[in-house]
Amino acid sequence: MIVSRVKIVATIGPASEKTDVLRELIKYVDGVRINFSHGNTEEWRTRVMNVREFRNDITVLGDLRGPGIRTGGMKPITISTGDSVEFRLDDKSDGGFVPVPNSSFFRVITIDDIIVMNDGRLRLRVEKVSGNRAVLTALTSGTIMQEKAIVIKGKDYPIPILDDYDREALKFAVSIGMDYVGVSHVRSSDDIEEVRAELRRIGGDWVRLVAKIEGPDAVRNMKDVVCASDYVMVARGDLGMHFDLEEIPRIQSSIIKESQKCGKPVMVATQLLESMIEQPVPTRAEVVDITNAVMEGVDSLLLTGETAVGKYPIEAVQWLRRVAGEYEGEVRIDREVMANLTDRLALGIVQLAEDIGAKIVIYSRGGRFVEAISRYRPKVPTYVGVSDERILRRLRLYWGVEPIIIGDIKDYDEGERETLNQLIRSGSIAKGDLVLLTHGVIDTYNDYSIRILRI
Ligand SMILES: Nc1ncnc2c1ncn2[C@@H]1O[C@H](COP(=O)(O)OP(=O)(O)O)[C@@H](O)[C@H]1O
Ligand SMILES: C=C(OP(=O)(O)O)C(=O)O
Ligand SMILES: [K+]
Ligand SMILES: [Mg+2]
Repeated sequence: MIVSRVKIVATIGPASEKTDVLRELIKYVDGVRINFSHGNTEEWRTRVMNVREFRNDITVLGDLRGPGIRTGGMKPITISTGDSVEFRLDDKSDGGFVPVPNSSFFRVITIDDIIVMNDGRLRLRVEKVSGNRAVLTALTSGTIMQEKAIVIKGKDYPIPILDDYDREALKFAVSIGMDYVGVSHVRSSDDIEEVRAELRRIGGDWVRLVAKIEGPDAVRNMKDVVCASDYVMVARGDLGMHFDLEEIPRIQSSIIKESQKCGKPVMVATQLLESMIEQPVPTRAEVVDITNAVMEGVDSLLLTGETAVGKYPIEAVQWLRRVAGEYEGEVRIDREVMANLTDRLALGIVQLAEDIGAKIVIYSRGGRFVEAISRYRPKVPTYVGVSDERILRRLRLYWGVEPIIIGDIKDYDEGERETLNQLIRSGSIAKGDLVLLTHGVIDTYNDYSIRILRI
């Protein structure tokens, strides 16, 4: 397993689900993403079972389709600038019009709205709306394909955060033990709470939520949405359709800063290595884009189309790991001193370990203290012993955290010792190393110890 402090997540799709590709690809990632916008339960199950067969310690993120609207079943329609195109409420079309399977599209659009499709390459203007039909003028040339997102620039659809399809996907995610669920097109903290409530209702309250910041409402309510979530995603695919491209760098930076201020891990997604869908080597611009995200201190990076349908899925994850590994040691974030004791102790431990050059070894039952340590981006290796596979897979997506399973131990001091012994046996901790050993929990444990050992 190739490690780096910045964590790597890859979307599994037609290009990467074949077992020989999958077996190689997951050597280079910390997590995989199953995109519920495409495919069906059988395909999703097969992918997760195959991943778990090769590595059962890998984090699995299930990405909900959510309140976005996509074209229905249709053969590709190629249009040229100036063409008039009809959109109609229907599940499918034989070619004469674009089928839109959701009536709220026709309720929300108004004359002169700009419709954006194909990841932003295609734009149309609304000319006429009557009932469940609309006539649009093409502002660019391009091809309209099936199951592709239809974005009304600057507008979120006022439809429920979960529809029946999403509820089924959530049930599947819980049944197969996914660790994170991506909440697509989230608009507010209420949306996050609604998904949490649904997870509680179906017995999946351990599942953590990734708020996908990808639309105008989420950007407007950024602080609330970020602080209500467990993990944050800068979802540049839809962001780049709602906003002008030149706004993306500013929005990305503010989402990352807001996440770090609220102590939430954050990932950047989409088009990180877009050219590698066709080419085996990235562009200079893509390498610099990845470096910028790493230097801004993101916890993880997500590949979407590159590994879902690209021609070079393995090379894509290798390049991502290589570039992230090159710069992650130089990340600089402002280490705000937080209010509560747990965070202040975590900051003290990171500074002490860095001052004396000690590796940090933590035994953690719930993972809470590790999250606090990770947010300060420690410059020394940080190992965590945990008793629960779920906690391990959850922590694997945090910056710099290297989790190991140490069996079901209740006593903290014993847990610390067992973690250290395992790390010595595996060679992660070597003779002569300075180690800062702690179990960290203060709120539910009345004593608190730090031990410095010379191995
Ligand atoms: N599991 C899949 N099955 C078929 N096509 C897929 C799958 N995953 C992704 N794709 C294709 O790759 C494109 C980019 O992947 P991704 O960004 O994950 O999807 P989207 O942006 O549509 O949610 C998708 O628009 C779709 O055309
Ligand atoms: C990751 C994203 O969401 P999806 O691919 O599910 O639309 C995105 O929009 O960047
Ligand atoms: K999705
Ligand atoms: Mg999106």
